[in-house]
Amino acid sequence: MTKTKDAIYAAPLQEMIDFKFDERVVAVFPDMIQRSVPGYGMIISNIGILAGKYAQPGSHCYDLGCSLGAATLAMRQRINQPDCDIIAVDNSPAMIERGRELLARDSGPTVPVTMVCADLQDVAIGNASVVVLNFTLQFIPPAQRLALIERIHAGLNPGGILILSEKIAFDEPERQQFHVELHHDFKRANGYSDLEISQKRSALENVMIPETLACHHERLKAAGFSSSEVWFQCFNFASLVATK
Ligand SMILES: Nc1ncnc2c1ncn2[C@@H]1O[C@H](C[S@+](CC[C@H]([NH3+])C(=O)[O-])CC(=O)[O-])[C@@H](O)[C@H]1O
Ligand SMILES: O=C(O)C(=O)Cc1ccccc1
Repeated sequence: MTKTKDAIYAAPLQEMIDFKFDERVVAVFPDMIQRSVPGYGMIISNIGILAGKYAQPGSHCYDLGCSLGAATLAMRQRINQPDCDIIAVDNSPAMIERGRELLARDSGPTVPVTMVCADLQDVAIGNASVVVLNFTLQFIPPAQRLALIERIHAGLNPGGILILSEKIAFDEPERQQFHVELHHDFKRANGYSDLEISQKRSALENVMIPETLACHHERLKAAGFSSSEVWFQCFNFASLVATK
């Protein structure tokens, strides 16, 4: 599949509008996320590996904030347990519409997938073995995050896991600057201009709120997870696996 190039922030904008997962973003999303998130492809394939290891027979796997379903498709390739299914949720109608087309083209594995257009806060989570929040929690208002993580913990079976990937922040200003500059260098090396980088940064400012790794570990512990481990980090992007 040829990817449509992301040029959403290439021209100067008169007025900065908050970032939204609309049709324009959907049309360029695979290119945008690959050129913007260091290690995205590796994270997706390893979500498949983790799901292959932790999916339990007769349980549900959830992909919350699934976008076009990249993590869902990776899990589907790797899950080899009877009576397992995947519930993929996103509240962007444009994402789900395109995600369903891509899912219909996916051949081979038989793990059933249901793609739901809904606010993940309204979706019941139960009999779960694997729950994925791949760069989604950062878009949930911080005041709602603990209750969501508690609800995920409550819906997981013993031995189940939460895979949590996030852009992260650093308390120390020098460390914050170090990682942000390297992330911007990564974006520049992938063809984004300084204008694109700065306009997108402004558009994301009120919408995407990163937290420190310490904050994530503490919240996971407070929600009842017995352990949380960083299994991937590149610059200010990390992925954790938390075990019930
Ligand atoms: N309350 C909500 N309910 C449901 N969906 C939501 C909500 N808030 C945001 N979203 C959805 O969360 C997704 C975040 S992108 C995830 C990438 C994907 N996981 C991937 O593995 O490619 C991350 C990024 O683009 O940085 C978007 O599709 C939103 O519509
Ligand atoms: O582009 C960025 O700067 C990011 O932090 C990652 C991202 C990727 C895709 C949509 C929104 C944010």
